[in-house]
Amino acid sequence: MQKPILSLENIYVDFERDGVISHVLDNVSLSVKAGEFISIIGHSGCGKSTLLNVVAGLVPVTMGAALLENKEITGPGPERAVVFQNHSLLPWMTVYENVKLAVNKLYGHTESMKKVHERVMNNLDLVKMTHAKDKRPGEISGGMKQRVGIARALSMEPKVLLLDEPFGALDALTRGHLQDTVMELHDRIKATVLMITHDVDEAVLLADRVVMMSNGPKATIGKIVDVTSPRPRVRRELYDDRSFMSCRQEIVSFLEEHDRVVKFEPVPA
Ligand SMILES: Nc1ncnc2c1ncn2[C@@H]1O[C@H](COP(=O)(O)OP(=O)(O)OP(=O)(O)O)[C@@H](O)[C@H]1O
Repeated sequence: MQKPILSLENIYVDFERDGVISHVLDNVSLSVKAGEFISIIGHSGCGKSTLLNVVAGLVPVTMGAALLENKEITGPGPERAVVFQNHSLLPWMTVYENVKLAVNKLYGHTESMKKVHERVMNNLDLVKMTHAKDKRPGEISGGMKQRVGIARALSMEPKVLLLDEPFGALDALTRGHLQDTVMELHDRIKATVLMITHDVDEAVLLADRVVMMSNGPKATIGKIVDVTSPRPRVRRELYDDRSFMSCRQEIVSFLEEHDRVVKFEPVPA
């Protein structure tokens, strides 16, 4: 059996504020194979970003361990790139310079300027953004900024790409285009991806497996569904695909079952 690239082993995360403890994640375990695309879905506030941030090395676990290639994650690292919903490009730099920053970190000391330039252009080409390379973030649309954010993340050549609601702020059409881009990229570069989304169709369209999280506090993985629809997937054809529709239904039912008002009851420290 293929070894997992990423293992989450019995993870618990508590936050403490003003002497009050919130138990956010409770015994979360998951193994992810190299090249797998995992969508994470669950009601707002259940702890999806917390889980992604544990993998990013931005949130420490209270108990348990997150392992990347058998090595415990203890902080951020270039092998894990994150793309957030609110694109975090440097506004004073052009699209080209934003991506070059990431390429330079990896190759600036060892490769010629020509080779670095080729890498930047190649990554911009992957997300179809070469035409806007000289524009600044303030001069391009939200969808374009997300494309550049993805190009920058890819420039880090990460082993795992972490997408935190990357299309959340976009209109439906732009969202659809970017989903296609991410599917294409995943297919081409065989990246391992963890993506948070609130959109059931998006979760199923992109994923090999959809991880459903129960409501917090003490959220955990409630259910995992395998998406067996063949790739490449074409959105408009999926509604005729019985396995796609049954995955979709399973997730909708899970979310409906868990659709109740969530009250966080902090426990005094
Ligand atoms: N650094 C922190 N300190 C204290 N509490 C936190 C911290 N980060 C997250 N939380 C709390 O943990 C819970 C889970 O938050 P998280 O952002 O992980 O949920 P989510 O499922 O990603 O939510 P959404 O779907 O709305 O983005 C929330 O109650 C949040 O207030």
